[in-house]
Amino acid sequence: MLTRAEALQRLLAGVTAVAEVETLPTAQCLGRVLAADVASTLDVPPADNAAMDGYALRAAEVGRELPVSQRVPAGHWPEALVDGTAARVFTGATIPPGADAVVMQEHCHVRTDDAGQSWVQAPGDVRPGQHIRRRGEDIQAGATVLPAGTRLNAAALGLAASVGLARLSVRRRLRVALFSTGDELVMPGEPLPPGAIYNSNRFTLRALLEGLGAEVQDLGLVPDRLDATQDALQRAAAQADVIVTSGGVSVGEEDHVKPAVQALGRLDLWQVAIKPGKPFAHGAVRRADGSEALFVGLPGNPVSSFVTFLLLARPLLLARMGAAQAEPARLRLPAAFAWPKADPKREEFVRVRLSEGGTLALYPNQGSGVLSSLAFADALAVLAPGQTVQPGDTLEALWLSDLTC
Ligand SMILES: Nc1nc2c(c(=O)[nH]1)N[C@H]1C(S)=C(S)[C@@H](COP(=O)(O)OP(=O)(O)OC[C@H]3O[C@@H](n4cnc5c(N)ncnc54)[C@H](O)[C@@H]3O)O[C@H]1N2
Ligand code: MOO
Ligand SMILES: [Mg+2]
Repeated sequence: MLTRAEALQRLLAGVTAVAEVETLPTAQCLGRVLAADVASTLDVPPADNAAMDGYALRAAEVGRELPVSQRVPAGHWPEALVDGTAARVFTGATIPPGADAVVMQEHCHVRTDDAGQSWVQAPGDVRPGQHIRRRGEDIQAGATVLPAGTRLNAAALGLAASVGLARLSVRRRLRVALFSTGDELVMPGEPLPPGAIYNSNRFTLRALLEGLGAEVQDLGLVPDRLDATQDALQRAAAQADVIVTSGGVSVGEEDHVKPAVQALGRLDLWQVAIKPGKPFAHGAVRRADGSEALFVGLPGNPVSSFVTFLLLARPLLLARMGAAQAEPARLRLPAAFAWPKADPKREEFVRVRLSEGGTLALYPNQGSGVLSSLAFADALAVLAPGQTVQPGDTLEALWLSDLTC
């Protein structure tokens, strides 16, 4: 059995990013991967501007009443500040050349004289630069703001828009064919015959794939037969870059996925020393034209398929998407539990949640079929093979919210 690190190295060896690039309106790029660095042609903000509603003035001139010589709303270009005066400014307004500070209106005394002239008196302790947002303090012209390989989230789209980009160059979405295997599976909404269970992997895996920005081609449910499995793999390979399956990768006679992949392509990896998720499989399925679709076979147990997706399939998919690898936060926190029954050979990923006092609480049933453990969990605590845990021991935990986006 390969360790997780060995498996990852093998999974990522030789993976190339989808080549096709398209230019799309920025608003349509959520979840896409940048194909090229995005650089700014301008400073952001483009000019010094007020961070508060108030008065722009020279810090050295406070302490006496100053006449208000101009009014500058946001979006209007100011005149230079006349010596010995203040400018009325609003948040976002350009600072008049010559002013070096903004005083919040709440801190000013303001009056209007009989001639209609406004006067402002600011407190004595005005610091030069206060409440001024400097030109270029966020981004300087020429700077790379987003490197190629960035997955565009809300913040990244906002950043691209802030440097004026209406369109972005992104890779085409990765096409991922997904199917579940198992004669026992029925879809939610259908009656549950004796011996059957509901197909939950179809939902978790589809959601995880969509969260990664993949275009999911859901081939549904495939019965536990070699011919049906081969047929589904061939259909999947014809239309997708990567095939993700769940179930049928273990050693039982009803597990047909591995022999089907071997017949239609090659199996590069099977079994990783992790718990849950040992029977994870990886390889490729040949298409009619001789090219290949990558294959990822996740174990059927619902927690096993979820965890192997995050630990092993996700890095592979990111590489094929052309995206930078995104490691989850690894927090070191004390356990609130004991774990006496370590697996001697496999690295374990136990479902834990941050609880009071910053300790990690354990979900009591860590079975590979217990989806409630994942719904409970904030993190996967990583236990080395053979590692037992006493309450108070420091554990490394992989943050799930980082892995599921
Ligand atoms: N003799 C051995 N048996 C098993 C071994 C082993 O080493 N020797 N490994 C166990 C481990 S570990 C795992 S994990 C599972 C993986 O099994 P498969 O990938 O072959 O998956 P199935 O047998 O098809 O299903 C396993 C389990 O999961 C349920 N399942 C499957 N698909 C779904 C789905 N879409 N939604 C909900 N639940 C699903 C299925 O009903 C089974 O209970 O093998 C162990 N056995
Ligand atoms: O790998 Mo299996 O996931 O231990 O149940
Ligand atoms: Mg099986």
